[in-house]
Amino acid sequence: MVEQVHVKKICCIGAGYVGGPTMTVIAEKCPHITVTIVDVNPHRIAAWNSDDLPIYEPGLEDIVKAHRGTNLFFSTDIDKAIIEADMIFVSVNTPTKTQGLGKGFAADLKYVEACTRRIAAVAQSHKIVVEKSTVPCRTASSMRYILEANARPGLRFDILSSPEFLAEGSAIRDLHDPDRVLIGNLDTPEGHAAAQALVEVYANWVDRSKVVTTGLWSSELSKLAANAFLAQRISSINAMSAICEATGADVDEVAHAVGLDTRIGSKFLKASIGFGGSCFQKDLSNLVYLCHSLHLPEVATYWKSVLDMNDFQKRRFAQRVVASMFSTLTDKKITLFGFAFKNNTGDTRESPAITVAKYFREERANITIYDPKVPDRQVWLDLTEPGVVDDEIELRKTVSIKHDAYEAAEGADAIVICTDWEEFKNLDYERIYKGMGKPAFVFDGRLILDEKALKKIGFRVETIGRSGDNVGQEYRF
Ligand SMILES: NC(=O)c1ccc[n+]([C@@H]2O[C@H](COP(=O)([O-])OP(=O)(O)OC[C@H]3O[C@@H](n4cnc5c(N)ncnc54)[C@H](O)[C@@H]3O)[C@@H](O)[C@H]2O)c1
Ligand SMILES: O=c1ccn([C@@H]2O[C@H](COP(=O)(O)OP(=O)(O)O[C@H]3O[C@H](CO)[C@@H](O)[C@H](O)[C@H]3O)[C@@H](O)[C@H]2O)c(=O)[nH]1
Repeated sequence: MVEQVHVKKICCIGAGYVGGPTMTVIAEKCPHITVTIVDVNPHRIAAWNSDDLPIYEPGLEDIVKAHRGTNLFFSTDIDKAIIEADMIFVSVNTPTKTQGLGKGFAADLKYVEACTRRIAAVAQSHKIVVEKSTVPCRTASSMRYILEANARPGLRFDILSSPEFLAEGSAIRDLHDPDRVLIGNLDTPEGHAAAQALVEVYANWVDRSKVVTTGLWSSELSKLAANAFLAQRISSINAMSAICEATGADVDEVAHAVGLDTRIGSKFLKASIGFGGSCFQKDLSNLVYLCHSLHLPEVATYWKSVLDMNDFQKRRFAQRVVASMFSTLTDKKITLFGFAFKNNTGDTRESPAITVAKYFREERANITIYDPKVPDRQVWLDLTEPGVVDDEIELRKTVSIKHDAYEAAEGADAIVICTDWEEFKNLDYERIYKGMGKPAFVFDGRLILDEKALKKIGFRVETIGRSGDNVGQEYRF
């Protein structure tokens, strides 16, 4: 008979976009549990303990402030938090490897391994270790080996997989009311008991019918599968957007018509300049690598095509901008509205805006960037690449950042909508038009603006998934 653990102390290793919000909500919903979030990065922890949190997420700040210092703590004392906890979440980054075997595709598990070794080194009692990070299938097995080989003899560890499905920008809403919480465990009495302990934590606010338990490997793979399916939908509609532009069909109308089929559904069918974010590119690459490792090249090619379509979309959009502006951007002022990878976040990881900005720089354009949430230092970091433009002073000659949309648009030849921020829909475009060079172009990479109203003002408008002013010119039956 395995004794049931009733969790009283949680430690989360990794105070990032997942660890921070996820643990904050656990602290909010479980006042009887003390939650300590630890990180190796002292600046990040200091920011979590300040009035200026390290990440922007609607609703997060109020909850952090209500619980910080009561049952929610942010600390750099990793060992102490590990020793005291009954349950430890591993929520560290799992980026794509940039060198060595699997470079460009495989997940780099060095941070997961470092945490696992730390847990083994300092734990003095039984621990439930929860994989929160997105990891390749069977990572739990490697963690088990490391723990068993390094921990003091006789100490028991139960490993669970509980991947996180929150999306940035809606993290708090997703955590308060998730579609499901997934918990994978080994099919042993200890594994089931550990899973039950985590089910109990979530049952404080999530309906039990939504807390799904599966085997460990299914849980790990489900996370990669979910992101692959989501990204595939975007690449599918983006592939359609190219056909729409060439034929005169409207991609929003097509998406609406297709999405009304209840078997398909309407969500995640918004055409765009391509998906960004820290997860889709990385997790699909990880899946492609897994397929190759399993000697499944056809399956690998299938999933890789979702990524290829995304690259194609970004390139295609940038080419459309150049072609529409009389095939040259040299010394023209191009204003990017939005730099984050989606609305309601200041995160720029894999943002398509970075890619299009680089294309425009190659065309010798002058670029001005306005984003309501992305810090300036992040933009400079994203646009300076070692070996390409590692000199920020050089970069500043052709790129500038503004903190007001109207100021950013002043004197511009074109506005390029890169992020679907709500505020871009409600700007005074008459005012913007007056201050711009003529012809004044708007390139809507997010299908968020009223194209007809803009055209009435005098803009030349090119929208993703709709044919522009050269409607169907090159297309004949
Ligand atoms: N960002 C998302 O929306 C999201 C959603 C679901 C799942 N995920 C997955 O969750 C994981 C974390 O993602 P994130 O966006 O929060 O990453 P992040 O980079 O924002 O945060 C990770 C944190 O872990 C810390 N860290 C790394 N190694 C450490 C160590 N050995 N000890 C202590 N701290 C350490 C880093 O300093 C960093 O602050 C990834 O696997 C990601 O794929 C992310
Ligand atoms: O119809 C759509 C929906 C999204 N996007 C773009 O796709 C990217 C990703 O958006 P989203 O999925 O909303 O944000 P993420 O925070 O990246 O969340 C994804 O990645 C997370 C990390 O794994 C998962 O937890 C989430 O479930 C999954 O949605 C962004 O650039 C969006 O603009 C589109 O272009 N069209």
